[in-house]
Amino acid sequence: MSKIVLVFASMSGNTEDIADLITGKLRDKGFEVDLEEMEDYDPENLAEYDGIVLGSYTWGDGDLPYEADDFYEALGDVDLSAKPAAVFGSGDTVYPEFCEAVHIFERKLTECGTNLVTQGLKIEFIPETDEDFEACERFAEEFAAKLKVRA
Ligand SMILES: Cc1cc2nc3c(=O)[nH]c(=O)nc-3n(C[C@H](O)[C@H](O)[C@H](O)COP(=O)(O)O)c2cc1C
Repeated sequence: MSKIVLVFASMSGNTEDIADLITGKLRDKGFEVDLEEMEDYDPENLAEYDGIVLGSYTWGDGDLPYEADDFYEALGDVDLSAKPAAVFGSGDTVYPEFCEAVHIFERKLTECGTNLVTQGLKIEFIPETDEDFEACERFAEEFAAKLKVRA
C-alpha cells in the first residue's frame, strides 16, 4: 500500500485548486493522499510517506513565496533517499521566471535524495484549457505509475 503526501503553498488559491485536482486524481487511482499546507509543515514528516508531491506558486522575481521559506530551509536536513517525488506550481507568464518555484523545489528534492519521476508541472494561474487538464492528468498518471496502489 502506498501513501502519498501532497504539500502546497498558495496565497490566493490557484495552487490550492491544482493541489485539489491532483489529490482527487490520485485518490481516484486508489491511493491514500494526505493534503497539507506548507506553512508550518515539518518536512521531517515526509519520511513517513512512499511518495511526495510539492506544489508552490512563485513570488517576487522567480522566488519562493514566504509560506515556503521555513519548509524549504528545514527540507535540507531530511533524508528522502529514493522516494518518488514530483513538483507542480502556479505562475504567470508575464514574469520572466515563470513558475521558477517548481525548479527551486526540484533542485532541493534532488539534494534530499528523491527520484523526480515526472517533469515539473507549470500552470498559468489555474487549469482552464484542455491542455492544462491533460497536463494535470499526465502528471498524476506518471507519478502514480511509480507507486503501488492500495491492496
Ligand atoms: C508580486 C508578485 C510576484 C510574482 N512573481 C512571479 C514570478 O516571478 N513568476 C511567476 O511565474 N509568477 C509570479 N507571480 C504570479 C503568481 O505566482 C500567480 O498569480 C499564482 O497563480 C498565485 O498562486 P496562488 O493563487 O496559489 O497564490 C507573482 C505575483 C505577484 C503578485
